[in-house]
Amino acid sequence: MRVRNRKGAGEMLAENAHIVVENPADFKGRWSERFGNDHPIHIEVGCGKGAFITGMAALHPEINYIAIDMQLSVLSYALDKAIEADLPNVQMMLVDGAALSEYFADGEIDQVYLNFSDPWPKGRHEKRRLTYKSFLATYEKILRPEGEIHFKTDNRGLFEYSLVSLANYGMELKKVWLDLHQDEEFAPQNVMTEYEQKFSQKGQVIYRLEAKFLPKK
Ligand SMILES: C[S@@+](CC[C@H](N)C(=O)[O-])C[C@H]1O[C@@H](n2cnc3c(N)ncnc32)[C@H](O)[C@@H]1O
Repeated sequence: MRVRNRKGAGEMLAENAHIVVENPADFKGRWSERFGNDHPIHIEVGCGKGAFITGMAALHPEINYIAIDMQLSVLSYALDKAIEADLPNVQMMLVDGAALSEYFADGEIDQVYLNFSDPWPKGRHEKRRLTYKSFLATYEKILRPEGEIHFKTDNRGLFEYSLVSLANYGMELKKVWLDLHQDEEFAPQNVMTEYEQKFSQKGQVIYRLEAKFLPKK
């Protein structure tokens, strides 16, 4: 088992600079060069230990994925998975999702995934929720016109908050699931996250939504 102290994880990320981008701002507007192709780019903000994004990348070699988290230790687990699976279409960034417009040009991203984001239930922490309006404004800026957000969570409070936040922002809710794992049609394409595995094993319902930004008038 790898050593997961801060130094060990930091060294691991530095040793794998071909996967974990050290200076992501250098690639703003040039991510297709980094990947070596023009495939669509999907990002996951708050990727945690990376089961979702590495699973998606293995299933969809025609899409480029960027895993984003601001915790060094969890990103090192995601890196383990990417190395193990030897995925040419995965890159990683150790950054705060609030600053994404420093790293991506307007319209450079095709899709944003948010999975089991921290709920921050206290009202005074609302601004930290990844579906708060300032985060939505950032996603809108970096997404192509009509780009989508796909969000899933076990947390009913955060889900309800997010439905309202997205609607207030003027996004179109394309589809909503109130019990994702009961949807047999969606099941074959559902790649589970670590939190999803943990909470669904405990019998918790998983909520999901797909929403898109509408063209500005
Ligand atoms: C509850 S975990 C979920 C991890 C994973 N998506 C899953 O479903 O297993 C939330 C993750 O989001 C990350 N996170 C929270 N706020 C973030 C932000 N502003 N920018 C980047 N990552 C963030 C945390 O560090 C944590 O790893």
